[in-house]
Amino acid sequence: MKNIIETKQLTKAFKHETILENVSIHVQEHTIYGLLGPNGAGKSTLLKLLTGVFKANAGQIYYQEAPWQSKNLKEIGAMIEGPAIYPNLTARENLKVLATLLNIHPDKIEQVLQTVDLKNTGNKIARHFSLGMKQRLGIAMALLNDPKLLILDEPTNGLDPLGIQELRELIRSFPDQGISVILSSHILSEVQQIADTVGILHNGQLGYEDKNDKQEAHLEKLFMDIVKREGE
Ligand SMILES: Nc1ncnc2c1ncn2[C@@H]1O[C@H](COP(=O)(O)OP(=O)(O)OP(=O)(O)O)[C@@H](O)[C@H]1O
Repeated sequence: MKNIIETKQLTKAFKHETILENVSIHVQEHTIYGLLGPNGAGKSTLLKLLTGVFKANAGQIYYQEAPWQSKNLKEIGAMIEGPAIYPNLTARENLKVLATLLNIHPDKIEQVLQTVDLKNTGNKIARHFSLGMKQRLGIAMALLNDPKLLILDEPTNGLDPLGIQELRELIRSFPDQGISVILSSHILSEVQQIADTVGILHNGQLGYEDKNDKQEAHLEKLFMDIVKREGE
């Protein structure tokens, strides 16, 4: 299977602090890649490199097996550090603003509202949405440009169990629609339940990357081994 995106020895430093060091991840097409790591591991920084927000100090990013270019962003949807929504607008209005900015046909708005199950929110403004609804609106915004790759930073953060389950089902439906997903989380069980491949990031280094064998105990041991290794 082809990689939709991969990094080779990616390194990022802010001033003199190295945040990511020689990180090589491989995200296969039509799969979900779970980027697992404790707080401060560098997950958001890595996702920002993949979306061109930050530039790497060293290493390369390949999108569909060619060096990453900013034009690839047309095929990438992202929600990093929470959904960028206007709180006083409805779901439909939020999407309309973005569709106008990106020159996207208005028909697409109804389609993404349907996908994230926000079609019936009518005149309710986003300020009054539950956290789960806000996350789903953020995902709808990321889907507006018909991405081949969806990048979601801690999408289930702060959600209750029902919200988490709804979002998990939504995200799990994407590979069958031809959308590859990278999601980050610091919650092991989340990644274990959703991802096809798991990458474990700790202190800016990728300590592990492999198929998710779906056994929580196995992943937990790996995670603890990698996180503890540092302190020895
Ligand atoms: N713009 C920046 N300038 C300086 N340091 C930064 C910047 N962005 C992130 N960092 C530092 O990089 C480190 C990794 O942060 P990052 O947000 O990537 O981690 P994370 O794994 O996403 O953590 P969390 O789960 O807490 O969101 C932190 O020490 C953070 O302070």
